[in-house]
Formats: sequence, C-alpha cells, structure tokens
Amino acid sequence: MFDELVQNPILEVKDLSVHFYSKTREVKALDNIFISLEKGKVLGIAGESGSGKSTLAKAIFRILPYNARILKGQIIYKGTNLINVNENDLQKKIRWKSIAYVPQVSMNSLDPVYRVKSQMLETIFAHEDVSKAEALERIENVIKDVGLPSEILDKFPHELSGGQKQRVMIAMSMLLNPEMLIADEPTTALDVVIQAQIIAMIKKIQKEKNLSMIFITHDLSLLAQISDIMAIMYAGKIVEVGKVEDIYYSPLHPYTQLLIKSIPSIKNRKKKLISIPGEVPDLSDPPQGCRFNPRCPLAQEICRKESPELTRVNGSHYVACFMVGGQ
Ligand SMILES: Nc1ncnc2c1ncn2[C@@H]1O[C@H](COP(=O)(O)OP(=O)(O)OP(=O)(O)O)[C@@H](O)[C@H]1O
Repeated sequence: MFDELVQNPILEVKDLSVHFYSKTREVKALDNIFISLEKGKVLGIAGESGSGKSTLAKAIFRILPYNARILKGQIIYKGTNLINVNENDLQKKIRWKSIAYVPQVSMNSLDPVYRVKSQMLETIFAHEDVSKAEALERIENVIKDVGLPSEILDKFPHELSGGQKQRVMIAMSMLLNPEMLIADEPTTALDVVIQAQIIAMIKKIQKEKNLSMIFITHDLSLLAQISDIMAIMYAGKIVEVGKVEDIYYSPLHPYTQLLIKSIPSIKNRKKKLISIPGEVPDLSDPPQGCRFNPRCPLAQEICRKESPELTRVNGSHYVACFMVGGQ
C-alpha cells in the first residue's frame, strides 16, 4: 500500500477493523485501517479525541479490552501476523522485549508501594535471566538516557514530579532493549515546557537506539516536530498519510486542512484560528459514505454514498477523499 513512502517496514497494519460491543451498541472504532512503519523512523498518528488512535495502539500491542473484537485485517510485525500469535508467545517474545508501549495514563501506572529500582529489577527479571549486577547496570544506563539522576532509583513514585514519573515510564519501556516503541500521548498531562523537554528526550533516544516508533497525539504541531511520516485519523479511518512536509505544510484532505487551521501557532501568533464545524460522529452509527461528509465543506453526493479509499495522489502522499486527486 505505501510502497512509495516506506521501503523497509518493520510493521504493517493491513485492512484492520475493530469493533467494541456492549449490550446495546456496536462501536465501529477502527475501519479498514492501513499503516506502515519504516524501520528506525517515527510514524506520527494524529486525530481528534475518539478517532481511534488508542484503539489502534492497543490492537498492535494486543491488549484490547475484553469487549473488543478484531473483525478482519493483519498486523504484520517483522513478517509475523501478530493477530495469530498466542498470548504466551506474545508475553515471552513480543511485548516489552521487542515492542514496548508507553500508554496514555502511564504516569499513574507505577506501583506506589515499591521504589523505582525494585520495579525496574522486577521488569527485567520477569523477562530475562540475567545477574543482578547486569540488571542494575542496565537500569543505571536507561535512567541516564532519560535524563534523570540515579538517586531517583531509590525513590517511591509519590516522591517524583509528573515529568519525572513519565521519564521513569519511558526508561522502563527501554529496559529490555525493544526495537519498536508505541508512545500514546506520552506528554499530555504535563505542562508545555516539560512536554517539550520530554519530546526532545524521546527523539534523542529514538535516534540513538534507531528505534522504530509510533507516536500518537492529538497535537499536530508537536507531531510534526517528532515524526518522519504522519497519518491523520478521523472517526476510525485513516484519511491522509505522507511525509511531514506534505501533511503539515501541504495537506490535501479537507479534515487535515481544518485540523491544522484549528491549532494555535507559537511562531505565528496572529494566525486566525478556525474551529472545525460540527462534532465527531457517534461511532455506533457513523455517517454513511465518507465519515467526514457531514462536516466537510467540499462534500458532494458521492461522499454521502460511498466511502473513499486511501489512494496515492502524488509522489508519496496518500489521501482518502473523492474531491482530491480525481478518485
Ligand atoms: N472499551 C470500550 N468500549 C466501548 N467503546 C470504546 C472502548 N474504548 C474505546 N471506545 C470507543 O472507541 C472509539 C475510539 O476510541 P479511542 O480511545 O481509540 O480514541 P482516541 O483517538 O484514542 O481518543 P483520545 O484522544 O480521547 O484518547 C471512541 O468512540 C470510544 O468511545
């Protein structure tokens, strides 16, 4: 699908659909999702709240909640379809060792009754048979990598600031030397200065370790700073994919254009902000045709009837819109 954009993929999600079920509703959270992550690069995924970003991250890491069902699709990681891997093998070979995950509320996922060092030792020993001296050396290294002093290791989580906790979570995710990292809104709860520092630190680690990374946020300007390739999600669909310069500076999909116009710019304070009209649809009853059609300034008859496929428009820029690129 993304041959012109990604030459050496470590991960390919193909035609993935995930629904959530309750007694009364079926939420169509992901619909025919295609993404591809180049080895050693950053794929940034953006979209408004409820567009399905976290569901996609959880599907890849195979930690969807019990009421979710993968209806179809493939998640190909280094040649293996993760959907067919059993829980035991996922635990032993994939999760943390190969793919690490820093979830959205991770700042609160440290155990309050153990010091940082004990939690890190436990993580290593749960997966690898190494000596305590070797484990401690590894811990010292990752703590240094995330810019924290080693005294942090003897503290309890409540003794740390929000930014320090998040750095510890990122250090934890690096303990088993993964090849790939999924970071889901890792800085959302932090103030902007700390956010910027943590983003810079993540990018430095990504480069140094040649990590392949999926970075998720609703903040497009932040995403443009950290990503090589960007994918825009809307209501459970990928609507646009391309290099950062194409998506951020020359967006083609009407949704991406509105999303960019709706974010404030630090560089251009006089920029006129536009809010996207209407609301994100209820995914238990998404609009027929293109899911963006009720809010789209360009919508025509076809957009209300048929769902546009992601199509290469020029060079390595992919868009799902009937009004762009002569679909
Ligand atoms: N466990 C669940 N049961 C039912 N519906 C769910 C569940 N988890 C998520 N959803 C629904 O799936 C859709 C996608 O949610 P998701 O959390 O993936 O979006 P998101 O883009 O990550 O949003 P945010 O930025 O707010 O985290 C939403 O309509 C949400 O209400």
